[in-house]
Amino acid sequence: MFRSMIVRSASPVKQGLLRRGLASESVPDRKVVILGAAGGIGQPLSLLMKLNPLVSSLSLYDIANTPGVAADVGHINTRSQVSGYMGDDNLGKALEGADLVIIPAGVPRKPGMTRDDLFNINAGIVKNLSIAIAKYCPQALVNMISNPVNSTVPIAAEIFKKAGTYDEKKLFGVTTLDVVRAKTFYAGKSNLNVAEVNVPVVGGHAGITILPLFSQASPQANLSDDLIKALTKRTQDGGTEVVEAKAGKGSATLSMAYAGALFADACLKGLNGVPDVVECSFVQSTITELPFFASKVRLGKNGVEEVLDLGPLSDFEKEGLEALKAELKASIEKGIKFANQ
Ligand SMILES: NC(=O)C1=CN([C@@H]2O[C@H](COP(=O)(O)OP(=O)(O)OC[C@H]3O[C@@H](n4cnc5c(N)ncnc54)[C@H](O)[C@@H]3O)[C@@H](O)[C@H]2O)C=CC1
Ligand SMILES: O=C([O-])CC(=O)C(=O)O
Repeated sequence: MFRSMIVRSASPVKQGLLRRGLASESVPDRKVVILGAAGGIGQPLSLLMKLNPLVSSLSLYDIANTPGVAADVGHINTRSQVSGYMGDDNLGKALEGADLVIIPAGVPRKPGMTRDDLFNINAGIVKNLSIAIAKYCPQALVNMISNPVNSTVPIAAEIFKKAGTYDEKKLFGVTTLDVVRAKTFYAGKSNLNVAEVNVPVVGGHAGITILPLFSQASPQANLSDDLIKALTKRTQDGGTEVVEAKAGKGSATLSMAYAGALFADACLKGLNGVPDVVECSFVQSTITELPFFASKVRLGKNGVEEVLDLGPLSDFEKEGLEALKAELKASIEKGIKFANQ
């Protein structure tokens, strides 16, 4: 009775979806777009987003191979309707009506490269995709995965400013993989259940700009200073560890897809009004003198609801914070300069 009343009050399209169990009256419809959906991250991320019941429409875009990925993922019997788009001419259709756009489009590192070595190719890709986002879905939250994140986020911000669509609450650099790694490595050394471990990671997303705050880890395992130093270094070099293990076949894809799906889910929960959703992310910030900084962020109906303070740091973390600022500042400025030239 209750369900049939709900079905009659919905739009005709939604009525059909409700009858087929593909929509829910209590969970809002949300369109998620993945740009770079056929890549090493894009494919497992598409799978994970297809499994997320908060997504009603999953739009997959790439410059190549999207039809196969969309057909494959589209056969999974979960809520979202899947569409695949390929090539520049279809980018607008892919983006229209988006609530959340996730960007893993771009080239990955090979051994011996830094993330900044990707700048020359990925800056242009991110710039063009940002121009399209400003045009077709200026209200959407944007989750930037493409490296170097320390520069690609400022590039997107500048492009949105030029288009008059910039809302600092809606642009996020995805640093969740640093948090995922810090939790895994910390739990591994402390005999804790990894599912219960929390470790904030602040700063940026490259080398020493990645600063895990093990002094704020919960539960506290009271590890030695030497072990904390080693865990910090391993977290900072986590991406390089995977690049070297893959020996020329790219960088982290599976763990990144997992991390990207976690962060996207947190953004969707925030949009849907779930209270107290807090994740670390690289966002416009005033908690240091740098214009962008990764820290804990409270997510809400408009994106960033609050950028949380760093909290108390150990002396080792204070040193790490001072040491990262010059590199992070230079990467931010490089992105801003590129977008405005
Ligand atoms: N934020 C983070 O923590 C992490 C970031 N990354 C970064 O993510 C990016 C992607 O990595 P992978 O998926 O391994 O690379 P990949 O090369 O396997 O896939 C990239 C995909 O992007 C597509 N693409 C290229 N130009 C495009 C455009 N203009 N529009 C749409 N799609 C386009 C390609 O066709 C390809 O399918 C890299 O920049 C990598 O460094 C990787 C791991 C972690
Ligand atoms: O290391 C890379 O190039 C990819 C990346 O950002 C990560 O795995 O954290």
